Parts: sequence; C-alpha cells; structure tokens
Amino acid sequence: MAPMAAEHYFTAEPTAPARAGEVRFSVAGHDFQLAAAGGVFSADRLDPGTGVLLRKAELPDGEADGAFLDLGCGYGPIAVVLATVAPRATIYAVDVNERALALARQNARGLNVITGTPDSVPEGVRFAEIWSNPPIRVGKSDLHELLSRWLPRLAPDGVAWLVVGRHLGADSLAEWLVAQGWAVARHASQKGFRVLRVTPVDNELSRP
Ligand SMILES: C[S@@+](CC[C@H](N)C(=O)[O-])C[C@H]1O[C@@H](n2cnc3c(N)ncnc32)[C@H](O)[C@@H]1O
Repeated sequence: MAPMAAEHYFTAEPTAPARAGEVRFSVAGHDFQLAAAGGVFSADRLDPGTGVLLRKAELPDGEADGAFLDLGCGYGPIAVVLATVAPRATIYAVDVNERALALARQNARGLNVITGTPDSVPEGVRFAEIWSNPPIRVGKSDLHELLSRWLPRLAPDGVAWLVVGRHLGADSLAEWLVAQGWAVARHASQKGFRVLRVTPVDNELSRP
C-alpha cells in the first residue's frame, strides 16, 4: 500500500478532522477566547512562540493606524490581539490554509481585520508593522522566499517582529536577514524562542 502523504498545518485544504476547539489566553490585560480546529497550527493552546512574541515584542498603542500584516495568521491569535490593542489600524491576516483563514475570520469578527490568501492583499499596501510566527517547517528556501516577498513591503519607517525557536534556526535566520540588507536586533529571548526586530537599515529604529 502506498504511504499516505503527510499533511501539514500549512496544507491549503486540510483533510484532518476539523474537531472544534477553543484557545484561551491573556495578553496586555485582555482575555481572549478563540475558536481553533484540527488541521490548523497549534489548535489546542496558544503556541508558546506566539505567546513570547505577543508578550515580548512592542505591541502598538491605541493610537496606531495604517496597515499591519499578520503573516501566516493560523486561526488568528496575532491578528486578533493587534486589532484589539490598535483598533484604528487595519490588520491584514494572511495564510495559505483555508481552514485557518475561516477560523481567523470567525475569531476576528467585529474587528478591523481583513483575512485572505497572500495574493488577496492589494499590491500597493505598505505595512507599518509585520508580525509573524513564520512557518519554519516549510523549509529554509520557502521561508526565505516568503520573507523576501513580504519584508520589502514594510514602510520605510516600518518594523517587523518575528519569533523563531532557537533550535529552529533563529540565529541563522537573523544572519540571513542581515545578509539580505535588513537591520536585525535580537529583541528578546525566552523559553527557547527569539523575538527578532527587523527594520530597513536606514530606519530610525535600526540605529543604536
Ligand atoms: C507557525 S504557524 C503560526 C500560526 C499563527 N500565527 C499562530 O501564531 O498560531 C505558521 C502559519 O503560516 C502559514 N503559512 C505557510 N506557508 C505560508 C505562506 N506561503 N504564506 C502565508 N502563510 C503561510 C501556515 O499555514 C501556518 O498557519
């Protein structure tokens, strides 16, 4: 019998049973209760890396506006937090997994979040901030391609916040980003994860 193809959370249309679940967590004094389901990344709890990102990176304040990107939104925890703390901003939440997108849409109901596939984001949009717990498991070359596609869409004074496991190549990713011409700061390190702050080199935030 032929082996079954492995299914990943970054599959476009997961066939894993869509067992309904719920993820509860608190960030910045807000309590969240989000719907999740099988076939979606970390459906049973807030991913620890995402937790470190949301608690260690600098969340926007209530006055922040402009466009933000949640790259690889899954069921939407990052997008929902951003839209809650920065209600004037427009959050684009993109993913390739249709089930994840349906959940993110449901979880972000009533918030200023636009969910869709990567190709659905209008070309001209430039992001004040990009937030991502990126899909490391797609492999280095696809990950590099993904970041090469989206980071250049940061506004000149924009900032990207990425969380990556130390054992999943956080430092080599940081080196690669620097080699691509980005300024990278190791903003925080906790529970085996690094939060990288990535900015265009001539951005004020990149200066010591
Ligand atoms: C590590 S998970 C993070 C999910 C969610 N942000 C969270 O924190 O729970 C990475 C996500 O990236 C998505 N992904 C994979 N390839 C992608 C691509 N080319 N463009 C956008 N998202 C992608 C996966 O489907 C997955 O949902």
